[in-house]
Amino acid sequence: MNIGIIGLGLMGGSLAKAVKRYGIAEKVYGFTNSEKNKKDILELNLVDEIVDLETLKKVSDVIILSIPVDAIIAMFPSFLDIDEKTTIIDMGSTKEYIVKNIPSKIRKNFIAAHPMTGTEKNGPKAAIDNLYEGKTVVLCDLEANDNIHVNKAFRIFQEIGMRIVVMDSKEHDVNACYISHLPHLISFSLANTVMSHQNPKEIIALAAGGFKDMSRIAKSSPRMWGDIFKQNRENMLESIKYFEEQLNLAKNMIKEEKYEELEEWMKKANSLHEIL
Ligand SMILES: NC(=O)c1ccc[n+]([C@@H]2O[C@H](COP(=O)([O-])OP(=O)(O)OC[C@H]3O[C@@H](n4cnc5c(N)ncnc54)[C@H](O)[C@@H]3O)[C@@H](O)[C@H]2O)c1
Ligand SMILES: O=C(O)C(=O)C[C@]1(C(=O)O)C=C[C@H](O)C=C1
Repeated sequence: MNIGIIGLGLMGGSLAKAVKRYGIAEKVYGFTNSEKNKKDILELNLVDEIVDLETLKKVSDVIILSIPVDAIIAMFPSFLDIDEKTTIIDMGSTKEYIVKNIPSKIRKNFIAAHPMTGTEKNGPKAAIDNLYEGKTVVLCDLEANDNIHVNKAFRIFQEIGMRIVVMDSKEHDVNACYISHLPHLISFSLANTVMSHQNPKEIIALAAGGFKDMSRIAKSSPRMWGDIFKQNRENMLESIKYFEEQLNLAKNMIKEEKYEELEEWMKKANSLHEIL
């Protein structure tokens, strides 16, 4: 099959590498909206050919959307004339708002997917080998899809070594909020807490593993994460409320010098790693 990838940054570029390595695609076509990235994509040899959108739509059996989640929605009108055998797969980090907005004309073709893997880097140069192997991909609301499209998506994700989990998009967004979206917001907050200090350089000079682990994802793309926080707004607000409650609990235990209670609270947190 021919695979067309729209957006060849970290996720799309790494997928291009994977489908080539496993011989899944006869040809991999790419489309990008960035002239600057075109040069990098060609130099890195990520795709066989960079084409315009109309050509990509005609030559691809499967079209993968690996662009920010608002850009996915903005592209919907471009796919209204797609062949009924062409499968479209989005890789966005949010699912409910995307699924709700898929035009009915392409609903059967459109597979809502979220690969649970990534890094804090972005752009074509961030594309890496083995990003997907051994990782999980969530496929949402498949009851609305035709089997030929579900089968193609299963084939691609399985052949690049992924474990498939099928889930309702609403449930996906709640879970993704707690394990990915809230942690990113906390990391951005921690980074800004230090950067707002009088002398951040003096503090950061002492940074060891703890700070580096907690702040790695604060390097992530503001463009990508702004869209995610917007599309998952309700779940974000609820999870921030629960996180604030935990911060306040800890603050009060320290303020009131309830150190035994604080230790019990941390023991409960330790138990997370028994199930992670
Ligand atoms: N980064 C992660 O860890 C991660 C993990 C899972 C899913 N995702 C999702 O994957 C998608 C892509 O993320 P990424 O990390 O690869 O971002 P990225 O910034 O590395 O790559 C996105 C690329 O898309 C291009 N682009 C943007 N709008 C476009 C358009 N309208 N047409 C064509 N090209 C366009 C940009 O030039 C950019 O190179 C996002 O929806 C994100 O939510 C990201
Ligand atoms: O490991 C990382 O750096 C990531 O941010 C990957 C990560 C996450 O775990 O939060 C980021 C966004 C997703 O949509 C899925 C995975």
